[in-house]
Amino acid sequence: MRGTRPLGVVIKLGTSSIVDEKSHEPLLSILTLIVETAVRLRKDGHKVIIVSSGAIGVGLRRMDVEKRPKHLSKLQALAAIGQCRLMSLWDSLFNHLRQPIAQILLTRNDIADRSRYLNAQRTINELLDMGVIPIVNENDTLAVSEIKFGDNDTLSAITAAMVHADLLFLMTDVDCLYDKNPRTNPDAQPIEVVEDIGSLVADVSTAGSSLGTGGMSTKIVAARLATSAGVTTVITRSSNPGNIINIVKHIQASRSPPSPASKIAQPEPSSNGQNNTEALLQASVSSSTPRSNKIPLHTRFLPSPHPVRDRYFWILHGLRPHGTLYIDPGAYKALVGKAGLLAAGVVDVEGVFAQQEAVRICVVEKKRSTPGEDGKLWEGTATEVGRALTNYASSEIARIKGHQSAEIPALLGYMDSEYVAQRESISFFSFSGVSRPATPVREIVASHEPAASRAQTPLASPGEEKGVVVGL
Ligand SMILES: Nc1ncnc2c1ncn2[C@@H]1O[C@H](COP(=O)(O)OP(=O)(O)O)[C@@H](O)[C@H]1O
Ligand SMILES: N[C@@H](CCC(=O)OP(=O)(O)O)C(=O)O
Repeated sequence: MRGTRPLGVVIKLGTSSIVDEKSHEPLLSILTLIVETAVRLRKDGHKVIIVSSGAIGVGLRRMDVEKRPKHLSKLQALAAIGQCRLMSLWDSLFNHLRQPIAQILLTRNDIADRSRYLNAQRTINELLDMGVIPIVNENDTLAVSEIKFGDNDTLSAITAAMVHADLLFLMTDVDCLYDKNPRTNPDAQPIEVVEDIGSLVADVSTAGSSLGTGGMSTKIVAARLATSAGVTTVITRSSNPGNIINIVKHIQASRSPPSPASKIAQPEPSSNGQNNTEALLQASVSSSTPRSNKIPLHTRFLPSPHPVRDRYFWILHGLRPHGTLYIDPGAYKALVGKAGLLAAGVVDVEGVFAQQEAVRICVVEKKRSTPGEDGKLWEGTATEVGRALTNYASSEIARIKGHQSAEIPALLGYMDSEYVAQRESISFFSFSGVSRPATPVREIVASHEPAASRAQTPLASPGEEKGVVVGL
């Protein structure tokens, strides 16, 4: 690998790659090959993180439970039983090759708290610097639906973004993403390179294996998150992990000349909207370079040329929005031009939130001069363009919206800030310095929120609302 720089590589293994779908016995050959591949990558100088599902699957086998239960407490108990066996399996396999590993268990709450997010980032980077392979899973035993990632595809994308990885491998039981589910459609066509997820056409609506949580849809959500942070994302088959080495080499070969030091472990602050020259280079190479026979079938999602990283990524994907601010097109233009959000540009507010909680920012098509029959001050489509942390609570914004900042003291009796949100507390999903064509708000909300895309996953029987976890 002379002339190529080391890469940060995150490898995510779904339950379908860790235990047999029917017997729940561990797939030892796959796990061993993954171990060999990860150690080989380490020897080539790359930094490797594994995101491993399988705690529940291993727990099912340990307790001789045939079917995945539906109730939260049972699933959490099985995860607790399975997680330690899963780690002991990984540890014994890696130990044969003298490779130290570490366990990292995360919940969404850990990510939502800024200092805990930074601590997790620092710990993982420290482990990588020590030559350790961190093995990440969701802390299923503690996570209830409000604080769940819900699926490890999303968790792996957030982990990859957190450490500025170069590559995320979503290893699964099919070769790649197809235009429809290959399990049920023998004529499904592979999709090899995705330059723009926004224009991707593929049917991912059907569920996958009986143990996996999200099928392909959560992998698409994960690819969207990771590529937006500048991480090339690959979907490939886990039963031949040697593919990872070939794909890494292929991607490195497309990346000559070597670029500056590995992005992994960069401290903040970073930017929202910097150019990703590697992405531009890769895009031009990938569309003109056909996959050689040696390169196994896989789907490669190219990274955004304008990656959103660090605090800006965290505002977008680390926090759950508690409400929505509707702003007029003039205010959006000002925000793109780097101004903060003034109350004058806010036409409506929805939801109940406190200061410094995350909200959606939606741009309305047209502001009305007087409220319509629906009581709204706007008409037409509203487009979600980003998220923000606000300086005022929802009840305060409802009183000051549409007013000049100078009027705030009279309206509220105090003024904490002239801005509803500071510019550094606002992050856009895709920011290239110019406004982009509108997409209806419902579409965008659905594609940015993994929970919406899991609607088809058979997780709970009707009538079992209480005590049923979504996506565990
Ligand atoms: N368009 C598609 N292309 C490929 N696979 C698809 C597609 N739509 C649905 N799938 C299903 O997604 C499954 C992989 O998801 P899942 O079972 O959740 O895996 P994992 O446990 O690896 O996360 C495949 O086995 C396949 O049946
Ligand atoms: N955290 C859970 C797995 C959740 C999950 O996303 O599973 P999968 O869809 O198989 O990657 C476990 O360890 O069993």
